[in-house]
Amino acid sequence: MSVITLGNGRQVGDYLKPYVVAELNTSHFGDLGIARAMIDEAKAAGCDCVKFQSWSAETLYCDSYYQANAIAKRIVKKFALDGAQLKELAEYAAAQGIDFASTPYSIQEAEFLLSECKAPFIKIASMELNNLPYLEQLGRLGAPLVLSTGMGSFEEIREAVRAIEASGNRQLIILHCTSIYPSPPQLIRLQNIAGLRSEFPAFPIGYSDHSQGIEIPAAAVALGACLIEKHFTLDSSRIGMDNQMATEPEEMRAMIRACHRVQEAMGGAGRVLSEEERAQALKMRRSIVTRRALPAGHVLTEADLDAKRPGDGIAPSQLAVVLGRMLKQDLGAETVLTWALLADHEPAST
Ligand SMILES: C=C(OP(=O)(O)O)C(=O)O
Repeated sequence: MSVITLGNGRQVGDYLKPYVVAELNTSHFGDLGIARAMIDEAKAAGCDCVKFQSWSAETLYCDSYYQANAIAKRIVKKFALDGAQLKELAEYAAAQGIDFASTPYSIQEAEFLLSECKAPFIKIASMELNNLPYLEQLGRLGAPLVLSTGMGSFEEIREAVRAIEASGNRQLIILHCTSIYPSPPQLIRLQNIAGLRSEFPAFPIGYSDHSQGIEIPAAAVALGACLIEKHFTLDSSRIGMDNQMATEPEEMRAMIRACHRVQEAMGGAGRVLSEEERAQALKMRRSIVTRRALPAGHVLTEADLDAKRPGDGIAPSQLAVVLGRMLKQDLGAETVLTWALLADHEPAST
C-alpha cells in the first residue's frame, strides 16, 4: 500500500485515515467574505483542506473562443479570484489550521501557489489529463501532485503518469473521478479505485467525488481511498456553476464522520481477535456439560454429555477427546467439565 508525504508533512496513503478536501470551486461566488466563512465551516466540519481553482480568462481560454463565449465571460467576471485574493485566503486558512490548495491552470499559477500560498500539493484537474507537456512541467516543480482522472481512459492515465515520472517526480496521488455534475451512481464505477491501485501500485489512490450524498465517498474509503475531494457550499439552494450539487456543512460533517468510521472499521484481511471478543466467547460459546449425575470412575459416553453456556469449559469441538475418559470424582448434573475433572490416561478397554 502506497503512502506519500504532502508538503506540510501530512502522510496520505491507501487505507489510512482519508485526507478530506473541500472543493470550494466557485461556491464562494467571488466574495471573499463567503470564502472565509466557507473556510471556517470546512474546518468545523473536519475537512483537512480547502481547495479553490486558480483559473483566469488568459490561462484557460483561447481569446477568440473567450470573446465569443458570453457564458465563459460571465463566469470569469463573477467567480475568478486573483493572486492577491488567493494569498489572503491561504493566510486565513493557515490561521484557522486548515490546509489551503488551489487547482492551477498554468505553470505560473502553480509556482505562485507553492511559493506564496504554501500549498502542500498541486492539484491537477481532470481536464489536464492529456496535457502531457504541462504535466511534465508541473512534475518538475518537485511538489507532491494530485492527479484527477475524469474523462480519461486507462491508456491516457498511463501516459499522464509516465509524463510525470519523466519529470523525476514520484510524489503522486491518483484520483478516480467521473466528470459528470452530479454523477449518477451507475456512471461512477467506484471499483476503478481498485483497478487504478493494481495498475499503479507505487502511488496512493483517492477519489474526487461529484455524486450527491455521503454514501459513495464512504464506500470509496472502504476501497482504501487515501483522499476524498467533495464539492462544498454554504447554501446549495443558490444558483451557481455547480453549487447546487455541492455539500452543505452538516452533510460534509456527516460524510467525514462516515468516512472515518468506515476507515477505522476496515482493519486487515487477517483474522485478529480482540481481547474484547475473546472475553465475549467465554460468555457466548458453549462448553461440554454433564446431562446427569455421574460417579467417580465413570467412563464418559455421548449420552452423558451436552453442550451449554458458558464457554469457559471444554469446547464442544473437543468432544471426541473427552469421550471414553474417566471421571476423577463424582459430578452433579449440569456440571461444566474441565480437564482437571478427567483422568488423564485413556481408560482400559472393556
Ligand atoms: C476540476 C477539478 O478537479 P476534478 O477533475 O477532480 O473535478 C479541479 O480541481 O479544478
